[in-house]
Amino acid sequence: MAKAMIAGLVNTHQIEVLGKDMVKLRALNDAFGGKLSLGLLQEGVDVTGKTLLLCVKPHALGAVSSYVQGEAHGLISVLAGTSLKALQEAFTCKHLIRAMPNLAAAHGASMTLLTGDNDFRETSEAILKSIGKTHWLGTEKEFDIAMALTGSGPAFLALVAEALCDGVVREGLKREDATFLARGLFEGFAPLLQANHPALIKEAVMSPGGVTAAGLGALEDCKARSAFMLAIKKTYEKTLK
Ligand SMILES: NC(=O)C1=CN([C@@H]2O[C@H](COP(=O)(O)OP(=O)(O)OC[C@H]3O[C@@H](n4cnc5c(N)ncnc54)[C@H](OP(=O)(O)O)[C@@H]3O)[C@@H](O)[C@H]2O)C=CC1
Ligand SMILES: O=C(O)[C@@H]1CCC=N1
Repeated sequence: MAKAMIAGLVNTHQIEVLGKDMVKLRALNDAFGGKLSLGLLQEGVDVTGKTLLLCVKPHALGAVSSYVQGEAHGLISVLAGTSLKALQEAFTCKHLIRAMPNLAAAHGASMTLLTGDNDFRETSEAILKSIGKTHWLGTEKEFDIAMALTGSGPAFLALVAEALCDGVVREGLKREDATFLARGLFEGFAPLLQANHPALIKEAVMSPGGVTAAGLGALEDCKARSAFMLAIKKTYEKTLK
């Protein structure tokens, strides 16, 4: 996630990357043409007045915060399931934001959620727009719910793509044809979804007594809709744990 953010920001911002391994940091800097400043995350790192993008796994929050000192200007955290309260306890900063990008950030096409300090909304939106679209949510509850859709969504859609491919392979299509076709399907579906409500897309394809109706009937028999709703519920509940 850090790499995606750097890629989006490196040509417009001064970026200092703090990490625990100088060899990895140098390799990262090489990948970005030497445009980064590097620093070791060690005791006494002064972050006074800086805007921090926190991109470690949630369990590393305590370790990272124990190294830094001073009052940061802003902190933008991408840590899943880590509340504003927990961040506030860990860091001293003027403005605090939670952000939830997704894997498409690597292609500048993230759908990123934001919540937190309204006074830092514009700045944080501008930063996160470097990796795609942003959407501000007024409460942390909405943010945690929405995360199941956009943060975990790529994994859910990958399962759909893979399952559809498995289906046609089972009927006799070659795997490479299936994969090529699924990629084209998702590419074409993106603009369709931008222009139409999903229910209308389904209705437009579902001819009376037709082949798609037979397939959709099977999905309903297998409770596919209910399975997705349960997946969202379980993802959200896990976020709160
Ligand atoms: N993957 C996803 O789709 C999404 C992830 N997120 C969130 O992004 C965050 C990062 O995830 P992701 O980028 O996938 O994880 P990665 O494991 O790819 O990256 C984590 C980075 O944190 C570094 N790190 C770990 N521990 C420490 C430490 N104690 N001090 C300094 N640096 C440390 C790691 O360094 P090293 O390699 O040297 O160990 C690594 O560079 C998570 O909190 C996750 O919830 C948010 C949205 C989507
Ligand atoms: O599952 C996770 O923990 C991370 C957060 C959102 C996407 N992946």
